[in-house]
Amino acid sequence: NHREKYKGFYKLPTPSSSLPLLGNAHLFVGKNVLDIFSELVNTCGAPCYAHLPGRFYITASPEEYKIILNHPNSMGKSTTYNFVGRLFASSLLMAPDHQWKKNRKFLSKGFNQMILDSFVTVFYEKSEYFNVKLKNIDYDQNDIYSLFEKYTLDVFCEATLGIETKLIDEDDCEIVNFITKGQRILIGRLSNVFKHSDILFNLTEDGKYINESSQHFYNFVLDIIAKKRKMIAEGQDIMAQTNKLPVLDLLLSEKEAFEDNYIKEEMLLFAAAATDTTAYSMAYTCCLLGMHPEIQEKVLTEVMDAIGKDREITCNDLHQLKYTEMAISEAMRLIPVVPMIGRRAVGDIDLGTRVIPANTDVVCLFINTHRNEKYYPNPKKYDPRRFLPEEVAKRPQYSYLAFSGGPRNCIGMKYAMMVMKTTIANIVRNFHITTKYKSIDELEFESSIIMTTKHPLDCHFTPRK
Ligand code: HEM
Repeated sequence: NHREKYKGFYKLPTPSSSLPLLGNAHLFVGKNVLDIFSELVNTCGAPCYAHLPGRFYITASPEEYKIILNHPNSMGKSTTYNFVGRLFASSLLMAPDHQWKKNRKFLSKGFNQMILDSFVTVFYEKSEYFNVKLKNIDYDQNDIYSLFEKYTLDVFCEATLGIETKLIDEDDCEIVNFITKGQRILIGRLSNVFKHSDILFNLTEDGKYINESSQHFYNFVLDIIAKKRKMIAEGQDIMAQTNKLPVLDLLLSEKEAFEDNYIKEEMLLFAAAATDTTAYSMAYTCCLLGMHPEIQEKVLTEVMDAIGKDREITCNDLHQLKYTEMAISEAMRLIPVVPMIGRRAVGDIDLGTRVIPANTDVVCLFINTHRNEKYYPNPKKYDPRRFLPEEVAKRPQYSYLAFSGGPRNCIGMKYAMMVMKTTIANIVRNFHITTKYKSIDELEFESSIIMTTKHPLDCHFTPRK
């Protein structure tokens, strides 16, 4: 019976070279995560399975995503997240199901449309300062990614923690370095069995760096919490002077108090989840607009018609920027900064065609779906018209997953889109963007968690007359 039930699963292609205990893991030593799963799919096709050494099922099918991302047996994260998860064990990313449901419901209040709309002034003011930085940028000294990261983290600190920072003015920003380098180190443990044990890892230079830097971030948040708690204890209403409600204030104002240790982990997750993702998506959008001057011109026309050259960008304006949003979504299709996610099947998952056995890690390879000819003809072409409502309606529901899907999708999806629209609109009306690349084939990607390039990103911003 058992064999019959999983027959469809074990008939799937899998790498032929397998060793006792290690399974297929020896084939991927030292490779980055994106390369591991891309190579597997290039040799075996999708869906397929492999032992790394635990059992992994890899899929790129929208129909299967729809089942997996909504199935109660696969709400938990893949075992591969455990290395990263040690920094935010009780946060939304890693919390067990019952705790996740409660906290997600509560935190979602911080992302309702009214609260998000109240942050557009922050997004706009920060983007104005970002433009000043772009005007004076020294391309030999500045890395485009890092500039966007520092900017995004400044926006995050004000909108989510409720404090004003000017990290963008720092040459060497410790927190940004930690967020970028930290994820590389932690997920890199996956392809080095000697770093799997926490005890051994903590003895390495990488382990020490992670412990020290996370402590530095925690202290930064604990300090803000202490100040705000003091104000509350003194009877001050921390939200009195403003209609804005940063997520941190929401957590501190809750009657059923959240502990500082939980809050610091949740805020580290939010900072990590909000920074590189939004920053890189904007950098790639700018780069693609540089490669396609005709599309950049259309974005410019839309921005000038809706807002003009100098006026402040408001939340009402953002609703008008339909083509700009399509240009961003299309950039995120072509270069999804989160190219894949992993879930853990704690029980069987019946896909109709086959059953994924319990205790399998499930990898959803979004990037392959986004670049599949079947859903996106001429997939390497950057064409925002793919996101016209009538075009979207022609595709299967789960064929675009830049923010993942189902109940455990990205909580910051709307926030991120509003930051990106404000920033891109304000850049395009002030600068002419150029790049040396002619197509994305000239970019060489790699991914630990976030998709980046193996080289600095070439993107130039020339002030418009
Ligand atoms: C362009 C920007 C962004 C992209 C592409 C993105 C993408 C994603 C994806 C794909 C996931 C699912 C991860 C998984 O299942 O393993 C996710 C989860 C998450 N994102 Fe984002 N994200 C972005 C911005 C943000 C922002 C701005 C925030 C917060 C302000 C945020 C907070 C989170 C959190 C807390 C989760 C975990 C949700 C949960 O498990 O309930 N993200 N994001």
